Amino acid sequence: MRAGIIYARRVRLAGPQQGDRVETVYDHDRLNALEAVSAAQKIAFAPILFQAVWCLRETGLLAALERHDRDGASLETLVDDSGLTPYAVGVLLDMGLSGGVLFLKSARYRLTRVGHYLLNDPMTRTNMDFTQHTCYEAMRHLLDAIRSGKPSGLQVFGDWPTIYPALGELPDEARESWFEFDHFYSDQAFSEALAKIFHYRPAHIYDVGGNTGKWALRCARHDPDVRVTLLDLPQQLALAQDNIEREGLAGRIDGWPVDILKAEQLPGDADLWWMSQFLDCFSEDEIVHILKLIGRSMRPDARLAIMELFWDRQRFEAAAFSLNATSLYFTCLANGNSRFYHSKVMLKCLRLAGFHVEDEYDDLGKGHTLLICRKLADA
Ligand SMILES: C[S@@+](CC[C@H](N)C(=O)[O-])C[C@H]1O[C@@H](n2cnc3c(N)ncnc32)[C@H](O)[C@@H]1O
Repeated sequence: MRAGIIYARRVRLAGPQQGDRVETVYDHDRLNALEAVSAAQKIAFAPILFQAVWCLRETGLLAALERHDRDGASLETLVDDSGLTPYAVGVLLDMGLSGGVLFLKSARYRLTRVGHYLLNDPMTRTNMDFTQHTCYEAMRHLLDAIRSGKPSGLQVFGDWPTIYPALGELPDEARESWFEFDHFYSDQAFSEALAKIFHYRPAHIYDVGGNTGKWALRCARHDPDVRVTLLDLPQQLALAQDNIEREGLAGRIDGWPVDILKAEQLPGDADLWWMSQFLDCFSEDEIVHILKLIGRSMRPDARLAIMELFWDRQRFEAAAFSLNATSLYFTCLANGNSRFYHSKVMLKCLRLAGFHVEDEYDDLGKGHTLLICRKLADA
């Protein structure tokens, strides 16, 4: 198990304090005054920079710059390549320079490494698409969401209490970006989690919050004998059903429609309960409530497997940054009261609900943690 530190580095202490201490990027003020005032301007204009980079990507200017990577491209070349006016190309390129996306040498523009990632890195593209299509307009309502505890930003799409029953009905780009974002992170972790989960030889898995059935399908393909039951809202199960039938696995994967916050009892046949990126959809009190409900329903010998993203368990600062930003999507759009938690919060909820952690794995996929839990005998 790793201590919960982000991007830690060991600092050698000189003088009378001999030895090492561990420093993380979040435990001190990192910038001098000039760096700080510069960073503050990046924040003050962040939405404008974001939209400018979006335009650089969508107009094909980033791609054109990549094509001309060897010698760089002049303004005229980029005007010709993009079909935009010199004015339009000029304002975007200037913002690209100030945003560190491009550099200009001998009147020729080239992509910086940041520009290359913005254009080609699947994770960056997925995050940008999600920010633009799902979150951007809604985030204007964050202050209201923070004050009210309600997902005030969701009103830009319609009138729902939370985003979950609305997922199938969001506008195309918002819906596709949401699923792409969700699956991008969980898919990679699924591959590594599969071996760990099947080490326990489950015969029947409950996939709580099973969404489109991706994990259930992976399990059913992995083990020809395993059965999987999806527990999710009825609207989600309808989406999952199509995928399961298309794969011809309806004989071993079924669904149990439930609003887990309203249920008083859950089915109790599974020997393994699986929850991936599920508990982050709920507040701390709701998590304890859900865990107690599962504890009451599950067989005493069953295991509970929780796969989550914890911001304190990340190896890279960019990952912690992304998770803390995504928490505000939960605040403003998803339900107003949930988030990606610090791992100690989840461990506290598990203790309060009468579970202990039997095994723990960090760094699955892009930074998921898998907790294998058992019910305490006296719970
Ligand atoms: C973020 S998705 C997780 C998807 C999937 N497990 C994964 O790892 O990619 C959360 C899932 O929880 C479901 N969900 C949210 N609130 C729920 C509730 N009150 N009862 C049952 N399911 C719920 C949603 O419908 C959605 O499928």
